[in-house]
Amino acid sequence: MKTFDEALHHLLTHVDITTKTETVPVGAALGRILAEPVVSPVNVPPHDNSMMDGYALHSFDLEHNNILEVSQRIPAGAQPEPLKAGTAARIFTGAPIPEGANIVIMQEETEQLAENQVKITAQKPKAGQNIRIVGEDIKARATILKQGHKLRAQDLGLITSIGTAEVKVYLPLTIATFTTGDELLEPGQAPQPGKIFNANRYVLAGLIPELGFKLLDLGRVEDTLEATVMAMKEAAEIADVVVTTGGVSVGEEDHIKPAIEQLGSLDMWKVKMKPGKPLAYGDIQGTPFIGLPGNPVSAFATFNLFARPYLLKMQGASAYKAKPVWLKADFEWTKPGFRREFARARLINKNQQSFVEIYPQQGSGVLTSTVWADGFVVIPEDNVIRQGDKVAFYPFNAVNE
Ligand SMILES: Nc1nc2c(c(=O)[nH]1)N[C@H]1C(S)=C(S)[C@@H](COP(=O)(O)OP(=O)(O)OC[C@H]3O[C@@H](n4cnc5c(N)ncnc54)[C@H](O)[C@@H]3O)O[C@H]1N2
Ligand code: MOO
Repeated sequence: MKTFDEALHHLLTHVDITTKTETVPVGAALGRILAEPVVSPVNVPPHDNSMMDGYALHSFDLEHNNILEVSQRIPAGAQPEPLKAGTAARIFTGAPIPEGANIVIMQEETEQLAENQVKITAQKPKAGQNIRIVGEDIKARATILKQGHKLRAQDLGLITSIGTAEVKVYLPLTIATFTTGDELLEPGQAPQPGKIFNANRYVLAGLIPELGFKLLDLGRVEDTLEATVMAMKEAAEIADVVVTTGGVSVGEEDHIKPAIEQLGSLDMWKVKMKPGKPLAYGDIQGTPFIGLPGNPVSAFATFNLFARPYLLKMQGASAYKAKPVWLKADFEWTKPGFRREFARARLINKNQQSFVEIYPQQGSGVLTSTVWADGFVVIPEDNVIRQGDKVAFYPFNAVNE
């Protein structure tokens, strides 16, 4: 049996990062992964400018006199004249500092005596005060975002602040999915003896687009070798990766293994983790394949813990491993297990401290646990947990590292 770390390491060292890219307008790039760094052609801000509405002047002049002539008016967007010596310029937030000025006095520390005359009442004016310096945020030729960065709202703002209109990003991976099992009914069908509803199909149909990938859902495939081989072939032709649930165990109704062996190659493991023991990884005529177990909680957990980092890395993302948060346990785990346990858990706050609590039923068929929870807490192999022990919590929507 492979340990969790060995299995994850194996997957992550076998990823071929996509090379397919496209150029899109910044406004359409939210959630996309940069395929090249973004380098600034300009300084931001492009010129020294005022942080306040007030008066720009030279601090030297204040040493002699605190009543100054107002020699020009500089709104934001204007191009100022050099400042006439011994005078002040009326200036507004964001407007360029005129040549010859080295300080801005905010309006509240002045008194307008006449239309063109101002008295400075500021107590301790200091040269440089209230001025934003050219390039203070971004210097020309600086790399502002690295290749592999996933674009968030604030990133789009930063790219726009350098005047760049388009970015080169990776094309979203296409993931084909299907679920196996003759016992599966689609929602809306009448319940039948011995049958259950196909929950995994809709879990995958949510997880995949949520991460920014394109989903090709091939639905349910009947439990025969022929049907499984046909579905595999079709999936591999139309997609970058194939992800399935079910059929990875050892029974003779499990056709994933023989199907892949006919079409490509297969690594099939028992992973020392709970839920999610059986996991299949291989290729179908060169297209990567990940076979998740059929138990709904196991499928959800193995997608999050294995498929997600694998797919994010393949998509070109530099952050693909989930980052844990270390919190105190608000539960006891008294029976050590030999498999690493990923218990469905959620964060709670008590007296301004964060804790993790776990769902009382941790069975791999109890999908309610995944809805109640907002992450996994790790129970290391052969360990017990006492109330207040520090535990690693992986939020379902974890920030990656
Ligand atoms: N002899 C052994 N039997 C099993 C082992 C083992 O080591 N030796 N491992 C168990 C573990 S752990 C798991 S997990 C499952 C994985 O089995 P499969 O991937 O082959 O999955 P199935 O047998 O098809 O289904 C398992 C379970 O999940 C239900 N299921 C399947 N697909 C769906 C779906 N789309 N939506 C909702 N529920 C689904 C299915 O009805 C079964 O109850 O194997 C154990 N057995
Ligand atoms: O690994 Mo199974 O996922 O324990 O139910």
